Amino acid sequence: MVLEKIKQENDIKKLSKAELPVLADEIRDFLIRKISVSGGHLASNLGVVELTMALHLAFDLPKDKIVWDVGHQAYTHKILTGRKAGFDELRQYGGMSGFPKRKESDCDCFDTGHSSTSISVGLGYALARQIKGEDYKVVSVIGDGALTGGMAYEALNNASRIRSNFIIVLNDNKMSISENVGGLSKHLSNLRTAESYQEIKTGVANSLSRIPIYGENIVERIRRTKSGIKQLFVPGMLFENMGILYLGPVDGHDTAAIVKVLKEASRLQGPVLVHVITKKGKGYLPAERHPARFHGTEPFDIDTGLPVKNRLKANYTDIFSTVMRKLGDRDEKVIAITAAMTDGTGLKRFHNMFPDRFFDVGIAEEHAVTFAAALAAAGLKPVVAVYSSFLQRAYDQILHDVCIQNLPVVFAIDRAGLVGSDGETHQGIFDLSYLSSIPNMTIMAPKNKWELSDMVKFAVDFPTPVAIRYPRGEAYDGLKEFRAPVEFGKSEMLYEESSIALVALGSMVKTAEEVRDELKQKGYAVTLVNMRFAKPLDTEMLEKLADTHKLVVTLEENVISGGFGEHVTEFYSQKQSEVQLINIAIGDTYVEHGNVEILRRETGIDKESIIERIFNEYINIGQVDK
Ligand SMILES: Cc1ncc(C[n+]2csc(CCOP(=O)(O)OP(=O)(O)O)c2C)c(N)n1
Ligand SMILES: CC(=O)[C@@H](O)[C@H](O)COP(=O)(O)O
Ligand SMILES: [Mg+2]
Repeated sequence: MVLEKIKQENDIKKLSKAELPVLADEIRDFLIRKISVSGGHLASNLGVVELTMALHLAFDLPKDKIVWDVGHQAYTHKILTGRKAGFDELRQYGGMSGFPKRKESDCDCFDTGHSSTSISVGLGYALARQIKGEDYKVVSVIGDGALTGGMAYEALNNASRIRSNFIIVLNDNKMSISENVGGLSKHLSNLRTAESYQEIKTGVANSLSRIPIYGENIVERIRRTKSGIKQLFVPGMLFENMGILYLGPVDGHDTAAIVKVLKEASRLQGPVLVHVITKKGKGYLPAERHPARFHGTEPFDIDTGLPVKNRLKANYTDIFSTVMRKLGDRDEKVIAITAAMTDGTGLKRFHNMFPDRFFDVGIAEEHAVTFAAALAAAGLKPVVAVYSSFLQRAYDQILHDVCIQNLPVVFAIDRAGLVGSDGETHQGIFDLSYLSSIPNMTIMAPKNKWELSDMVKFAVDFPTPVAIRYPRGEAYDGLKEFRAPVEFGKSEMLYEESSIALVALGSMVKTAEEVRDELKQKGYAVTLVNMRFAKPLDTEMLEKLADTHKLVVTLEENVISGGFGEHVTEFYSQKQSEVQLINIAIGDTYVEHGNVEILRRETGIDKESIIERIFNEYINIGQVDK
């Protein structure tokens, strides 16, 4: 096996020319086998095997810096830098991350996970090199999807100032997670289809050049004109006009061709963009046919491409999807917006049924929010469906464009709480904190699937900004006997007793129910309140609980800082209440990748840890009795 010869970075350079295509096949085979068991980002990785090999052949790691955008496509890079064994524990707790991590290898020069950062990072490295008088190459590898993100343009705008070599590789596979969208995508498509056309261009240029004396001059003058005719000679004019030299398009599955152009690019001064065309899912038919499904996949059967586990229960995304379809039908003012996560947020059905009222804006969370604000100002009912961690990007837009004007935008925040295998960058554990601090924002979290549906219906008719947060995965279908109508700022009493009051938000109601069951078995009288609203707090309920209980326990799947529990604590402190309090929340930290059950235990928000705290901090020292 050629792959066996790869033990560490730069080993690929020792291979013969004939061994390179064999290596590419073996890497693909390895990725398919491993990811079919572990799950992970398959299609993007299959698409960049030759591109990654070429980067490793053309550059010298770890001296040279390869900056991956998002980083979900860095599996071959991990293999070529001696981390093949890590795939046995890919994305598992304590195992290898699915993204580049500086602490994992000195060949990973920057941590990633969120999109469109690579050009800024590359530019930072390249300018640091210039300032420090050092000598290494910097290459940012960005996908066409990531190039729809605003940060990429901010960086491109600045890239033109660099005088030394800086290479941007644009990995263009026409796909974001789903089909790529927008004007830039169209522009890239023109560049791609310009290939045969390119031959005409070269032909025209060559013929003109041959005209004695004047020929070269004419070609040069056309090159410098600002008119459309220039496009005949300079296909990447958009980039060229920004001062970034364009090379390409290059076949992204021809290793030798890519190495050649990368070497050429690395001899130039200033910023250079190399346009590489690849196929997402390359080499595995199911992934080539369904690249979106294999973008991030659960374990699957290699022969059929079908998931190994059949999902029997609906997840929260499915529930949101259904209610959005119903609302879309019922009310023509309802608009759905996603930032490149149509499938992930469950908006595919809405898209199919109401294409004119559906907007995939690309990886552009900031734009999505301001765009929604304007739709709301114009009298429509926009619903921005977005993952909790990606919405972090749009903090200012939520504050500045939505909440100051108190506009009725609905934020459907999926993946709120621990998401698992994607790790630190994707855990949705900050939204309660960053949203609670914004005046005019209302924040809700459902206890189960029916409540999510009720909350979405409530939210689309609510006159001011409102966020609903719900977790990744299976929707809780317990507690169905409790379905009090959703009322602004009001919690729901589930079981009313005395002694200990569990005050839980969203996903933690289920955990609180389990905690209560166990405490009751031990003879304690336990109240359980489904808080529903993280903001505004149901202060009437909180006051009542303080009057009638010895201990109040708040439970949330969010960091402690600025979260729901801290606001409850603040309320009691202002009231000078003497009630005893425990805040169950995630500590002031980042949570790595791993199975969600393990992560809940590690962060102390699982049933056992909560009971242990209640006993250790109160019951065992006589502060709470039966
Ligand atoms: C800020 C942000 N929003 C959304 C995502 C989710 N996401 C991850 S990869 C991806 C598509 C990236 O497309 P592209 O860069 O073309 O890479 P490809 O998968 O096609 O190789 C998206 C939307 C993210 N990681 N970060
Ligand atoms: C890399 C990335 O940001 C996405 O692909 C993300 O991994 C999707 O997560 P879900 O699997 O929760 O949709
Ligand atoms: Mg792409």
